[in-house]
Amino acid sequence: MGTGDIEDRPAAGDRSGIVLGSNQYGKAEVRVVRIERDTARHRIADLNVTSLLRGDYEECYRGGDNAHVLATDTQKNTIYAFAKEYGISSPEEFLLTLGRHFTGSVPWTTGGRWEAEQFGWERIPVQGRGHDHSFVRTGQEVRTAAVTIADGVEHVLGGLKDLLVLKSTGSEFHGFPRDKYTTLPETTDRILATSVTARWRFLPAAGADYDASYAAVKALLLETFAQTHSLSLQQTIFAIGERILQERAELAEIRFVMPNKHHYLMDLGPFGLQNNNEVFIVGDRPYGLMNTAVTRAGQAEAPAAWEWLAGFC
Ligand SMILES: O=c1[nH]c(=O)c2[nH]c(=O)[nH]c2[nH]1
Repeated sequence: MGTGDIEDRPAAGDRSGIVLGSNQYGKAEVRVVRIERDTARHRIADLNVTSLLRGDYEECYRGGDNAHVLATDTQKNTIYAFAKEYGISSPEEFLLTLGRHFTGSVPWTTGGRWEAEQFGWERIPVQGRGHDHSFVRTGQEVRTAAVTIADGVEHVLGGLKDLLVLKSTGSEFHGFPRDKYTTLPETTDRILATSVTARWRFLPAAGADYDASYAAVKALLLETFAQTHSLSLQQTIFAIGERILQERAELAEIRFVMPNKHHYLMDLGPFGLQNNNEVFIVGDRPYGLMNTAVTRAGQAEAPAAWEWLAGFC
């Protein structure tokens, strides 16, 4: 007698008219630290890695047949084994090594997505010199990388998130339309603050130096934010993207997710005090939100590189 569980019911097969849609599976957020200790001056790489495989998994989903299911546990173990065997030079290269391994050695895996966050550590200064094996976490931002392999094509994204920047002047916002719901005063002097999340796509076969690109993009981003007299956050974002693409030939496009972290002038009038743009209430929510892509005219798009990355458009 049947248990009433789903396996006891007659298989509907394709007759149900229900088909398996897009899918990927794997292990998320594998935390791995690799110490390079070939000399007394150690180096550290600290990653949070996600591996997601795509391919022929129809029989697993429809029939419970796991013959094609490389266990998520195996994917996790591969990440640790590769950290030993290949080291972690840059997150982009580490993810490419993983992606090529899975698509090259598991016949039914035709593609996938590999993502990493990299947490920065810098040497603790002792008597003017960075210590050999003692580190302190860097606090400015988290580096990110994402590799997608789809239809035999590799897409590589570098990126960063949680990079907080603020201008205490040099930011205006006016000239916007007013309707019966508009209360925002125009301003020629406000605080502009945002938390930058950005991802940049490398041109195919660029043979890029990912670490050099990362350092250059971050520096250009910060410099352009500082040097742009802002008429809106949107204008500042485009200026940053334009400058980065002008300077970095290895990149096809850059996309941003940028909240406008509002700072409201506090009314000190009730206390008999004048507020000359000095004291602000820091808004938490709601916040403005800009999702922006800056690309090269005529450049082929690569939608597969961006699918599944929340917030990027
Ligand atoms: O830079 C800005 N862009 C906007 O679109 C906007 N809207 C708003 O209320 N404040 C701002 N600031």
